[in-house]
Amino acid sequence: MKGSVGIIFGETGSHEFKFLVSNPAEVKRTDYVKVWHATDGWVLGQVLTMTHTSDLYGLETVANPGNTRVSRGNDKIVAKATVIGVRDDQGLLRTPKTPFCPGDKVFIADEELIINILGLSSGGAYLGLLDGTEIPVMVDRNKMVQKHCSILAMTGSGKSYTAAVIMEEMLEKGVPLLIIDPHGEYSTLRYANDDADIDTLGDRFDVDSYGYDNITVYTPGNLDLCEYADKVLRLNGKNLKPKDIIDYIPGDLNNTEIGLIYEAVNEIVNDRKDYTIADVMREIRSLKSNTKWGVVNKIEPLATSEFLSDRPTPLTELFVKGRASIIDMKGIHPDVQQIIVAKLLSGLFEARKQGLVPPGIIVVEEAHNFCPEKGFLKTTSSEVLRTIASEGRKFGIGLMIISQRPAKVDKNVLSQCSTQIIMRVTNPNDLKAITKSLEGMTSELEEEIKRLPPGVALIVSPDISRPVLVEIRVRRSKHGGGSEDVSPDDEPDFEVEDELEPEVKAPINMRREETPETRKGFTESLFQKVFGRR
Ligand SMILES: Nc1ncnc2c1ncn2[C@@H]1O[C@H](COP(=O)(O)OP(=O)(O)OP(=O)(O)O)[C@@H](O)[C@H]1O
Repeated sequence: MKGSVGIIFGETGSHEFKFLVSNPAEVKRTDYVKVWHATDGWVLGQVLTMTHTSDLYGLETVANPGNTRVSRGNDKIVAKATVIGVRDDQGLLRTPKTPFCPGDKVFIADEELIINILGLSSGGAYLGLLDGTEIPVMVDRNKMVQKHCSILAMTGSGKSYTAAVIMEEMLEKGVPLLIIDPHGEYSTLRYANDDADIDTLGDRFDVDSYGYDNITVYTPGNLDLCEYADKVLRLNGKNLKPKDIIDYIPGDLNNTEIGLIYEAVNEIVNDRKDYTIADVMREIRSLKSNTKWGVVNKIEPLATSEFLSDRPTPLTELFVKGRASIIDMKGIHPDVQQIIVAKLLSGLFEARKQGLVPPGIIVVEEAHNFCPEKGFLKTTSSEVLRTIASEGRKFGIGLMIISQRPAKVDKNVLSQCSTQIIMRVTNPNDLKAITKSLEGMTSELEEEIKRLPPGVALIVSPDISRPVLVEIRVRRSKHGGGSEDVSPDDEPDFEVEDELEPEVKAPINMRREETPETRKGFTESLFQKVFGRR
């Protein structure tokens, strides 16, 4: 065992202690330390803060006024550590009942003690290395499926990179994945990581680089618009009930309009068994009502699109053991994305309940757009996500919720995620939303979250006794996210408003022209562009 790195002093408790650092080169913030306790043996702690002080003794004012020099002889480095605890005879983690003694020596903790006390397992999904150590951090795949997982962080901090690391780990074990991919970031799972530093990082994390061939990319648009998609995604458009038709129409309908849809469908089913949405539109046109044209206008994009089809993509094709299906929403209007997510996930959840598809994980990127907190957006996909969050575990459907705006994600959904992966967050509202739902959160950890470098995450998992900082491992496959450089020639001809929330900033070119009227027109024209005939 190496020599001690400090000595406990001052008021000590059994939850926290301070120590005077004797060897500053060997200890730093977040390091795991150990102290011998008379009755409990080696107890694990973690350095929370380190302060460098001087009592100004020897302050000397030289001839030049205002020019002072501090004597270095009285410098002290003091560390504050939290007590993580010790395992008792039953293997339970607990903290000593009596405080440490001033004068006790503090040592850097050895790997074995850290692994034992934190309860780090040697099998499962490999996420990375415990920060500042060479200890691999693994989490149980089954728990991730059964108890959901969230990845929350501000933009550019490594959310989609970390999400892809988890997807790789799931693919290794054949767990079915359905990935809602609003920005088309995940199709690169097919290609091997060819980053310049892959050899060095690969050695460090013990990871080989390769791509996955069990990936299918679907576009709900058409193959001309998404050139790297393998297939089109189609939802059932045959014999839709009035409620389904209403759900598919973006925006609100008034009671008269809703009544016309019910009336038209009732007329049709009196005559025939099978009908399409185009039949419903024709029937509405023939009704004797002055208000029918408003509904016709709203239903027309649906009726003329290929998005609803009498040959829908089978759910059994989308959720298959050993495969990932990526629903690439690039270029699809947000309203339409929400409708697709709502319909797809409710169908999938029903199929799972009936045992038609295996257990697996649904990944929802930009979750604040699909299950927003009350008071933000109104979306059609909120209800099904809330249902899967609360009931999914009974049926083996797990959610991976990814968002850059935790404060804007439905708390009912977030609170169901037992594995929480938090990367850098600075927005006070987002920090509050995260820290409120975390057990074992301290003000020091909150400060830590604000300063996390890209690629380092705070992980809270039912598998691990305390929140841990993890350096996320390098990817096996190629990363498809990240920001693109804008050369001076490509600079946009509008000013980016720095104070805007990220998701408001993103579609700024849309927002400039947007009014309630233009938004409606925009939705419809986009709807037509995306789902119109090829
Ligand atoms: N664990 C990691 N190892 C190596 N590089 C990483 C890691 N995590 C993130 N990065 C790098 O940081 C950059 C940003 O990561 P990423 O694209 O995942 O951010 P993000 O939080 O998803 O951002 P956005 O919200 O803009 O999509 C990436 O280009 C990637 O190269």
